[in-house]
Amino acid sequence: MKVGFVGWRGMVGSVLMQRMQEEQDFKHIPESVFFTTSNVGGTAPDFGQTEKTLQDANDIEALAKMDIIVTCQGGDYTKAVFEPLRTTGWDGYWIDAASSLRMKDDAIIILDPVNRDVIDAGLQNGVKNYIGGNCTVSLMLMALGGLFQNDLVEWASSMTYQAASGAGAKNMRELISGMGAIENEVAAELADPASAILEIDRKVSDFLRSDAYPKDNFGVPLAGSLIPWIDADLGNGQSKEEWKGGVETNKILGNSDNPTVIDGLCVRVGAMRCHSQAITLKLKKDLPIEEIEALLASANDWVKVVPNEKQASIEELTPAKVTGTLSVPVGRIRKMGMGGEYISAFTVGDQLLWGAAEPLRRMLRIVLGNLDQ
Ligand SMILES: NC(=O)C1=CN([C@@H]2O[C@H](COP(=O)(O)OP(=O)(O)OC[C@H]3O[C@@H](n4cnc5c(N)ncnc54)[C@H](OP(=O)(O)O)[C@@H]3O)[C@@H](O)[C@H]2O)C=CC1
Ligand SMILES: N[C@@H](CC(=O)OP(=O)(O)O)C(=O)O
Repeated sequence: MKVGFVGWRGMVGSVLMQRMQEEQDFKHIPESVFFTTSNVGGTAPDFGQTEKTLQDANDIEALAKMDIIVTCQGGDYTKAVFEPLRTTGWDGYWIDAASSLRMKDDAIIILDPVNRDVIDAGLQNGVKNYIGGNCTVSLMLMALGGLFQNDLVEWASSMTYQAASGAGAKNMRELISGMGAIENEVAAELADPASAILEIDRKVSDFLRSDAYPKDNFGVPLAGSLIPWIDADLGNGQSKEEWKGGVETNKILGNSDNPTVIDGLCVRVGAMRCHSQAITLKLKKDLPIEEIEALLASANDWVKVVPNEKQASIEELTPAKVTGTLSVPVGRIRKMGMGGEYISAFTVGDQLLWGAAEPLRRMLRIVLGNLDQ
């Protein structure tokens, strides 16, 4: 059994490797092979495997020797390699972080704590393509699985606060550069407690609008501002990120024939790697809040219901608290003024863990047949 890894040194790939080491996944892999698009023949990372040299990620013959390929290399790579590889008759498992294949009929979107039944049915039916979901979608379902999996949601609207990491490593750097540059601009005034706040604000505002603000990657300021559009413009007023919210959620849940309406606005904010979402749900029943909380809390091992109180919310329901962890807190749960079936919720999750690497890691273990983590 050979498992090929492509994209292992990128941001998502590095988080995947880190998690695989923590969970000792490499012990369950008879033979790992590492691929590269930029350093063929270079030294592979050492996870105890026999093949120590990096293989060519664009060499279809080399890829075809794998039983399983796990890729975090990105959508362009998938588009370039997947079809030629399948055309050779390659029948291995393809586990991918990129969005390119998600909505294909012969692919399953993987989030096993939520759709293990869909995954198991796929495995039984010979499906070979298993694709990680959009980070915002996966994180919403990890948080609200208890309602979605029990078919209690009539519709949902998610307003997101998405981190810089979703746009890539360079964008994370740019966010910090923006923060530093703003501070730098008014450092003298900040050091003087007697300086006028409106003068500080004016200088910061002028800087945000100036060419000196670092914005090569986002194109507009993020630190000190926000960006109310993520991913492509679909031309109908909706962003592609917003479209994914509906179609991917329903596909993950196996509901594509009878979809639940899920829509909202996706917004980039100055968080590093945690996406947050404020969600309005219309439930099919007017359930007591305690029952809703109990359903949410029991849905999986990572969701954590935070009491709808000020101190618990500001301490537990933030990117600062959640970053780097697998915990998916959900709170601010209350009945809204519109009526008993209308519920609010707020959730936060690390978009590189449950939003990207963790579903892939777990799918690999499922395919290897020994998931116990
Ligand atoms: N970022 C995110 O939040 C999410 C991303 N994804 C998917 O995962 C894909 C990969 O994303 P991401 O990990 O952010 O991409 P990265 O840009 O971090 O990595 C992609 C590849 O770039 C190459 N690379 C070039 N320079 C460097 C460098 N200095 N350090 C590390 N790698 C480098 C590596 O390939 P090589 O070793 O061959 O040179 C690497 O595998 C995305 O395209 C997307 O499809 C999915 C969910 C969330
Ligand atoms: N678009 C997401 C990140 C991402 O990679 O999404 P997808 O895997 O659906 O392309 C964000 O910017 O936060």
